[in-house]
Amino acid sequence: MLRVGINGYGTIGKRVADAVRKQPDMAVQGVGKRSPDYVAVGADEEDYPVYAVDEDRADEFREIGIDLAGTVDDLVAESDIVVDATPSGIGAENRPLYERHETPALFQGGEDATVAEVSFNARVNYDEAEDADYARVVSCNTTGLSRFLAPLHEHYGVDKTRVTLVRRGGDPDQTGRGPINDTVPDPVSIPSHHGPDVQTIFPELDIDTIGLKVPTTMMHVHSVNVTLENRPDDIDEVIDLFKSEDRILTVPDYAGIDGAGTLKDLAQDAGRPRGDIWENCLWEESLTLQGQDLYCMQAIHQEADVVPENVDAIRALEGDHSGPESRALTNETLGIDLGYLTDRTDLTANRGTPDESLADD
Ligand SMILES: NC(=O)C1=CN([C@@H]2O[C@H](COP(=O)(O)OP(=O)(O)OC[C@H]3O[C@@H](n4cnc5c(N)ncnc54)[C@H](OP(=O)(O)O)[C@@H]3O)[C@@H](O)[C@H]2O)C=CC1
Ligand SMILES: O=C(OP(=O)(O)O)[C@H](O)COP(=O)(O)O
Repeated sequence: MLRVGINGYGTIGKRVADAVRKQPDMAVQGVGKRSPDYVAVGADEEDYPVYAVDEDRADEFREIGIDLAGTVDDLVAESDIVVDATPSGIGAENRPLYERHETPALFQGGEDATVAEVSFNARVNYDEAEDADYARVVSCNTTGLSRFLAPLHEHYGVDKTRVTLVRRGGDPDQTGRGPINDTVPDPVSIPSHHGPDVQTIFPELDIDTIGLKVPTTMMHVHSVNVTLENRPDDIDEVIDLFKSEDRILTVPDYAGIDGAGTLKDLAQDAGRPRGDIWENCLWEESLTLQGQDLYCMQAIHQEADVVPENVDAIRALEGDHSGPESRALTNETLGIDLGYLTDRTDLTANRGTPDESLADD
């Protein structure tokens, strides 16, 4: 049983802890936390041993009933692998701590790619992380774009990719972020940092990305255009291809799911923990083929899509499972497949020829 330390029990860390606990081959050794707040109490209520960043704050934790299991240094020493889910940039500062204990570690997408030997996506380059000591699980947007591009790259070849990312201003618990009432080019310069980050997964990919931020906390939405090297026979072939992907939910026309709000409502109705959506959500109706150009829109739940990726990355570093084996085990243990939504649709329904779908507009 792999002992997994989670250093940084926040938006990502607490979700990764819950996902690790569901795995048959790993257990949470403990979680690292800086502040004795409601989230720390939550960890204690979940029976996760709490380790403090700063041992001088032990009394503050004790005052809210949390007897610390030790310091983060102790957590690293006692773990077989650490998932660093600290704020952007702190992971790189922590790497010497992991090196000192010779404890393999995962970092998150807010770190610069140089923090680890490999930037990781379970669908694309699992093998590259096998037996590595350090890996960076790329951020939510890069995870979502990597999963989307992988089957297109494999089946048709990708000549050029252009993405506009309409990103959430911050997470629900990040009360200090915005914008509150604006649509902000962010960054105003082009390309945004997302293209180069996707190239840490697909080094040869020609991709341009544009980023904006808007007043929502729920999900990011991508508007994607991919020029394919080889033209699919029709758009249903492409839909079938995405349906065969384990972490892409193709949202059918009939479902009445018209945005992030209804997606989150679906996840909550389905009983997903925290209403989390681990998959890319790709609107089938947006999938459009014009010649060799494919267009579509997909939603990415930033708080959740990297969670199964972290679980798979743990297995990749351990080296005992293949990528498909790990992904299947992770998907099964996280559970609550939303695929029932798409299984009800009849793909033979008349969708018109691909070019007609644009000509009618
Ligand atoms: N939030 C998101 O949408 C996504 C975030 N990521 C990436 O994941 C990483 C974590 O982000 P997120 O979960 O949002 O961050 P949060 O701010 O939600 O959580 C950070 C956690 O780290 C703790 N912490 C702070 N400083 C230290 C330290 N020096 N040592 C140990 N723990 C520390 C915090 O404790 P305390 O709260 O007590 O200060 C908190 O528990 C970042 O790299 C981010 O870019 C990736 C995909 C999506
Ligand atoms: O990991 C994240 O960073 P953030 O919480 O600092 O925005 C985002 O979900 C990724 O967003 P970005 O990479 O588009 O800035």
